[in-house]
Amino acid sequence: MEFAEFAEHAAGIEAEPADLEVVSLVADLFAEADADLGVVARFVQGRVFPAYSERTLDVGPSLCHEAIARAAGPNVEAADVEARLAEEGDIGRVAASYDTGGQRGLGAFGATDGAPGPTVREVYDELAGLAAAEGAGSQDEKVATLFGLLSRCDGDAEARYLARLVLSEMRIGVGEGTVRDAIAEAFDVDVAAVARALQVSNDYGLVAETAREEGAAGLAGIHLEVGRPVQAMLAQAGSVADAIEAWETVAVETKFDGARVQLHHDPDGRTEVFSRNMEEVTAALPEVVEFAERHLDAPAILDGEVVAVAEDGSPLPFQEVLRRFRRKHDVERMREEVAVELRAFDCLHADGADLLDAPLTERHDALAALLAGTDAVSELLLSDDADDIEAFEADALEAGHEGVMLKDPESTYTPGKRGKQWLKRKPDVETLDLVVTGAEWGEGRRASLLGTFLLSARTEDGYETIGKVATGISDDELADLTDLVEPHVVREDGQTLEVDPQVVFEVGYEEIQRSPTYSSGYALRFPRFLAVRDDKTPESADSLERVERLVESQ
Ligand SMILES: Nc1ncnc2c1ncn2[C@@H]1O[C@H](COP(=O)(O)OP(=O)(O)OP(=O)(O)O)[C@@H](O)[C@H]1O
Repeated sequence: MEFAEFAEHAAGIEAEPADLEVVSLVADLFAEADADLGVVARFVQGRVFPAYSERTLDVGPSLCHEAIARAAGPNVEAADVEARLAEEGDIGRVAASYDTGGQRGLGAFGATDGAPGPTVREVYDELAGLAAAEGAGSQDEKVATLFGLLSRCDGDAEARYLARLVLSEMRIGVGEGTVRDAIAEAFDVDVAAVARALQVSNDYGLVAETAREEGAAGLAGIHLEVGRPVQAMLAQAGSVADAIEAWETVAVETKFDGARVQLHHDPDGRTEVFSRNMEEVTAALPEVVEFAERHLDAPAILDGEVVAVAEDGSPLPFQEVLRRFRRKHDVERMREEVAVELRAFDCLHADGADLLDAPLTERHDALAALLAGTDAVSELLLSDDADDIEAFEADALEAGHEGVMLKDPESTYTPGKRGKQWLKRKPDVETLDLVVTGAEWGEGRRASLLGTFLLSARTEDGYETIGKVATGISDDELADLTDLVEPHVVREDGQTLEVDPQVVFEVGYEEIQRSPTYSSGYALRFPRFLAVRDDKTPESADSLERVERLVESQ
């Protein structure tokens, strides 16, 4: 296909306001693309290489402006192009406003007069060559390549879409969904089949060509490939109550505070690590590669988090991982300073089997089998009990993790989707400063310590109970809290203590419910201890009136 033809189609698509019509126009373009279908399916989205590909053009605006200026003729400088861009706001229109491929441009730079315009394939090949340029002189080489292409662009549309393509600013209203629907329409295959093939391959060119050549059966044959990353499944915020309500049994995991990674391991080939944006970060994380090579003996694609760890293995804050992630230089030196480890929580492919459609529990079993004997596999608690989930969360927080993830144990892996199957436990909406008016002794190991604290809100003439907090407190903190509260105990009845209102706790919670359990008529759902407010007196603690206002605003 001539690039001019592609550009004419792009202009038609850009001018079309109706989404459905756009799909049909893109489908027409695909139907006419012949041997260039793969490239065209990407170009139309402003993409030169597949989404997962390492290759980038690395063409910044100034380089592009320089090339346009050169193609525009001897009297035009990059500064003129920039001035025009400031007025127009669109590099495509600016490029088209110069006579880049006309007599002047050709004559001035000695290019062959009357040379044919480039084909789509030629544009692709030139850009691929440009992407490969590196080292000293590569900037000049890139300007020269772009100049060469622009000099061959005769019509306005060619220059317009070429300039936009190289800056990844196609702006013709064609997103991934449009391309998916257009492939289905052009080659008469089911949209769902196209969507699935795109999910596993992230390669619009491959999917378009397969749909045309082999139809639905061909699409079904597109599988995950070790070494070709897929988009990460994402999470929404949600509460423990939401999770139990939705699935009854909840799969609970530690939420690690690191950077998302997808590990691709081929025992006969390479081990590669990709970021959440499918960017390759292998070189920055040699520990992860070494770990995979030591422990994996089958092809695998794993999803997880890379965390920074202290010498004793405890997690370090996220900022520490960032000092390692994507690092290109001094990797070995930084490795001495910040150690990282893999925490794997999902398995997309194990030893020849794609597991995207398997339930979470099965994928997790496969993960545990692959990495048996290591401590890199996330612990998965299956529970329908809010207290158990809270206890798991308390342990995770105490160990220095970010919190917990709540997942549907039956859910499949949906790449790129931010669905309701994975919930990151909703952060507390508000915090309340409440007065400790009672307590209970702990149990077992904690029998000599207070374990649970009864909390009250202030009213005009006293305090009314609203909940108990036992979560979010480490052993050390519990010892300090016992020392703090015990002197105020006024009555003891077995395990239960009555406490003079003296101490104020700051607590988080998920929700406030009306409840007959406590004298205030309200109960906190999932209360969590945050801190002692030793700067507050009980008289300045939160009032029942504030609690009522919070309930109204929920
Ligand atoms: N056990 C786990 N399961 C899934 N994700 C986990 C787990 N532990 C840590 N994570 C991380 O938590 C992220 C989801 O949480 P969160 O939404 O807060 O991430 P974010 O990157 O800050 O924001 P967002 O994904 O909303 O853009 C995942 O992308 C992953 O990096």
